Amino acid sequence: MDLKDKVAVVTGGAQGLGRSFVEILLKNGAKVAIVDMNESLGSELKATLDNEYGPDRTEFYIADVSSQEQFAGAFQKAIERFGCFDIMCNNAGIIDEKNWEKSIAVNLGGVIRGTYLALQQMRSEKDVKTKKVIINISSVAGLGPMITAPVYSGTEHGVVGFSRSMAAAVKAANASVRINVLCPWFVNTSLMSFLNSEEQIGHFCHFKDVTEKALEKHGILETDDVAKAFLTLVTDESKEGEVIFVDTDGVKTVPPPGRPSRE
Ligand SMILES: NC(=O)c1ccc[n+]([C@@H]2O[C@H](COP(=O)([O-])OP(=O)(O)OC[C@H]3O[C@@H](n4cnc5c(N)ncnc54)[C@H](O)[C@@H]3O)[C@@H](O)[C@H]2O)c1
Ligand SMILES: CCCCC/C=C\C=C\[C@H](O)C/C=C\C/C=C\CCCC(=O)O
Repeated sequence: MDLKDKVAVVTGGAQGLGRSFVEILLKNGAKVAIVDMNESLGSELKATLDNEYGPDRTEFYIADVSSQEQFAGAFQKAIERFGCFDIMCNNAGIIDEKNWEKSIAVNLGGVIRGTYLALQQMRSEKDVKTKKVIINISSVAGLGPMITAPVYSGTEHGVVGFSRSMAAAVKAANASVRINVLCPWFVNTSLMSFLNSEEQIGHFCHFKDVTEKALEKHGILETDDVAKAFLTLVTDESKEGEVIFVDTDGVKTVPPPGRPSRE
């Protein structure tokens, strides 16, 4: 997909990984609607991006992705502003093991909601020459266990499972949309402060050293490294349906899990 004047929505785009996704899209000629619940960071970022790219290239919409009313409302405003969408990135996520219902509502609920909102819009557009794309952000904690954060890990597994099934469904339905999942290892963002907060970890705080050792062994990615992998998924249509993971060694495709054989 050529990104010139394509329109994207990025949730959780005010900082961290989402911000880098917004910037790489803008650098490659796209326009971006940033959806985030952090009003001050979102407005600050919009002002910075206006200076660099011009005021017509981005909009910021305040919304909590766990609220149907807020998320759908922001999406509607973005459609009125930009007319149509080519790229949806469901990135907003939190770690909060104590308030686990909230984690499920944001991490899994927000991705499912964003995928349906995007599908409704993308499918209704006529004469689509190039497939539109939905990129759902999960984590390496969505491919295997994370001992300090079982609920987070569960929601991230949910994102992978939901997105694989939905990718197969839209392909089988011959829809003009493709779906991918991006699973990074540890990335240098504010989410990393999780391990310093007993309040957020909850039950398994005493296993903190296991997560810290994994961090020591694997190292930490910068958001721009992950944004490059994101750009490849957005632009390379041959990757339709793929789940990829990114670590400090590079990018790999994750093979689909098999069902146990009956023999
Ligand atoms: N940082 C990592 O090590 C890492 C690794 C793998 C995957 N991820 C995933 O990447 C995504 C982004 O994480 P990050 O590290 O950039 O975090 P971050 O905390 O730096 O940024 C998250 C952004 O999402 C926004 N947000 C949070 N809850 C929201 C909600 N309910 N509605 C709207 N916006 C909301 C925040 O305001 C913030 O701007 C998450 O889904 C996370 O699970 C992060
Ligand atoms: C030492 C600070 C770590 C803080 C971690 C905070 C957020 C990380 C979120 C990522 O999505 C996690 C990514 C990969 C981790 C996956 C598995 C960890 C394996 C070790 C363990 O069980 O903890």
